[in-house]
Amino acid sequence: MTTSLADVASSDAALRAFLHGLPGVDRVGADQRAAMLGTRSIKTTAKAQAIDLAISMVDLTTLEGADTAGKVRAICAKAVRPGGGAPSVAAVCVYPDLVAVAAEALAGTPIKIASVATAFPSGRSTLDVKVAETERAVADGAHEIDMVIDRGAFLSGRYKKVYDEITAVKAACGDAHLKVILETGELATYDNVRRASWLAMLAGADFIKTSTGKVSPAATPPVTLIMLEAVRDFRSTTGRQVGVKPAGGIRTTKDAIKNLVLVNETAGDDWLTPEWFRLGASSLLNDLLMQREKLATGRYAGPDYFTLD
Ligand SMILES: O=C[C@H](O)COP(=O)(O)O
Repeated sequence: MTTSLADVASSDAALRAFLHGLPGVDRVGADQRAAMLGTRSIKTTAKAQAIDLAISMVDLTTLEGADTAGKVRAICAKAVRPGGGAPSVAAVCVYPDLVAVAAEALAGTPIKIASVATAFPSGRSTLDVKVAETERAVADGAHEIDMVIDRGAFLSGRYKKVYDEITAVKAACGDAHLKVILETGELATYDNVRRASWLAMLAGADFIKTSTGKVSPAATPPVTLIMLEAVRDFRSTTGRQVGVKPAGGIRTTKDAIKNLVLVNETAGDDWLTPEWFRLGASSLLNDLLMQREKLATGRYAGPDYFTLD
């Protein structure tokens, strides 16, 4: 059954009534369930498949003030051919001024270009600047925009402002997909993570993303679990599927596989594809490649064998 939620966004009061009417998150239960799922072991054959699936879901990210065109070209080359016959990654994720470099480097490949916009990572700018930054990144070749929400507005209950910013940036995206970063490390409670997930989805997010990678804690398993529950419940309420992107602090193959188990056990296998689940990470890919090599040959090739992330 699908339901229209159009009126929910008419005012702060209507949004507040809806978001605060969502069931509360049982904090202890969420922590325990995420920890329990994190201990699941998988067979060696399934592990090889899981590593390749995880590689295909990586948004290979560089978001440093010291980024250069050369570094972006290098990660684009690695995104297309990570090495050892591994599949290509889903996307590269860069600052807006480097989108054109990535677009040139990835022309003719299926790899998506994602760009952080809207005054990443703080989100502290005016809406017209955020919209202009989004439009420019899309014009330069971004297929996906990773925007941050206004956490100050969210935490002070100005939900309509957050909603309106998301809808304005979504409109500025045109055909590009919009990932909405909640920056869960600043949201204080799991209830707020659930509310922000619903708010972003109501406003038109194609994906909800945990974190910028600049705030700790970032993509913790319980937070990812709560967001996966939110997309599952949002689809059963509205009929629309929204993707999930944990990002920030995901560095090891173990972390990646824990995430895949969370997806499978929470949202289900409809989400177990790069179309609906991404892993935002700057340094995960090398570990996935090293573990892949180990499974195939019985030994580690060593980090020097792979180019640096
Ligand atoms: O969006 C992705 C994050 O910025 C990456 O964070 P990370 O450097 O901790 O992997």
